Amino acid sequence: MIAFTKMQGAGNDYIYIDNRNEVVKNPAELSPKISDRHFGVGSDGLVLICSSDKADIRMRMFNPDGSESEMCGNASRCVARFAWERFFQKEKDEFDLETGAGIKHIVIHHNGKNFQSATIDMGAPILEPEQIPVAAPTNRIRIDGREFTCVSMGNPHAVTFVDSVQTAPVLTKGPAYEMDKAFPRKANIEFVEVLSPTHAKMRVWERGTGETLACGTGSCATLVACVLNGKTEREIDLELLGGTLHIEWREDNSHVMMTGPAEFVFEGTFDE
Ligand SMILES: N[C@H](CCC[C@H](N)C(=O)O)C(=O)O
Repeated sequence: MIAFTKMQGAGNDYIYIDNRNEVVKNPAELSPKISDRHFGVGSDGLVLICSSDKADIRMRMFNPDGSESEMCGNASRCVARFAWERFFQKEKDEFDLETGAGIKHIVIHHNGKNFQSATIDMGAPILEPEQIPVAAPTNRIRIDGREFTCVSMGNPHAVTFVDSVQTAPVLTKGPAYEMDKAFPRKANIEFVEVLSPTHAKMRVWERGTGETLACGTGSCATLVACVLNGKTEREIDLELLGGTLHIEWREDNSHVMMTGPAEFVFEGTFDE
């Protein structure tokens, strides 16, 4: 039996396991089983909270297809809250998180007792095609006549602008775009509707997962694509199906700052 905590950030739900004692031996095998919404607990994937020799804590994130992602924005806020409450007893509200995309600095906003939100310094976006990676001369590509701006936030994203997220072909085209030959490591696909220079809506088709209610790294990639295409200012509220994230692309150091919620849902044990 494995003890787990279910958490969600803007409706992007993962199963969190305290893996400091390496209770999970094969996460690529466990993720599809535990994430299954009928035969398992049900989630958008599995997140292991591990000890780190480079930062205060480390996280690893697995999609429901068993693949590991370099980074996950919504999970980083949930891991931040988990650590703030359970490892640091609410006494340390700034710390560093090691991820597959480097070390991220976290700030917890609270009133001394209650968690309010977390801000993660997501670092600078990667725009060089071979590093995203995208098999093209620039990070602007066309698939099927549709334009995409490709951005890596540690993991690969392709952002496309639509008139309405409601009618965007997330479910019908998302799977083919994710697997397109332009993306050697596949990609997360964001469909974005700009409402004003400081407000947009986004729906996401996630690599290895399908449509989710929110994607933190995808939200950061979305703001970068908005700015590069002259669609918004450098700070926006981004409305997702499961909530709103506040994203800022700083001018001084080019880092993207993501602020949003992180909630506990329930605890349990899973029979492997
Ligand atoms: N939902 C996550 C991203 C998961 C990305 C994963 N689907 C990938 O393969 O890169 C987020 O909040 O950033």
